[in-house]
Amino acid sequence: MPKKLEEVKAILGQSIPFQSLKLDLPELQGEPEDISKEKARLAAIQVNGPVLVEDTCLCFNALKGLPGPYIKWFLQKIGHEGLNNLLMAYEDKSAYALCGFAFALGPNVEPITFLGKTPGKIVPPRGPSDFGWDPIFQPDGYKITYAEMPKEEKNKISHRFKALAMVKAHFAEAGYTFQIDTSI
Ligand SMILES: O=c1nc[nH]c2c1ncn2[C@H]1C[C@H](O)[C@@H](COP(=O)(O)OP(=O)(O)OP(=O)(O)O)O1
Ligand SMILES: [Mg+2]
Repeated sequence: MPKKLEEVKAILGQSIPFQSLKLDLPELQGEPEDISKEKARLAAIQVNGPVLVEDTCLCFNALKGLPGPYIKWFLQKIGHEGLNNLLMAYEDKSAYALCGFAFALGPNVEPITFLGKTPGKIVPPRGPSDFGWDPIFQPDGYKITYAEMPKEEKNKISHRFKALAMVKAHFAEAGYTFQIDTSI
């Protein structure tokens, strides 16, 4: 997902050097935090080293958190209109965007998770549709959707921003030092 990586880069800046890898991992089911953890565990086995993985959920309160981690498939199959229709029977259109990062130091180390949550509501699509469900998510306190916001604005309040703030704080606190391998 290049759009996701773009945001991660914009938010992290130079604070944590990382390399993005394309791994083939199973689409797991369950609670968002458990999915992130398991994803990190499997990724760490594949790369045999430290990994930071990310998973994004869009959770509808009327549907007890669904589509949640399955949003990718829902979006693909039924689109923005279908997602709005899912809530037709409910007065409650509230939702939250949830971003889970999980960091595993290596294959046999328990991953730690960082969850960022931004509350909002589901609305008929407005704004550019170049990134997922951005056009139908209107964060609380705003009259515009994620898609209608300038990128810098979204990156100041987003689920991803909040999760990455925790990731950064963790790395700063743990006093990790990085060596940037310029040979790659
Ligand atoms: O800030 C966002 N604003 C709008 N849409 C977003 C955002 N972040 C992810 N998305 C979309 C991409 C995908 O349709 C779904 C869940 O993402 P997600 O399960 O992490 O899918 P993915 O294909 O990026 O990665 P992966 O295959 O590693 O699970 O929500
Ligand atoms: Mg996923």
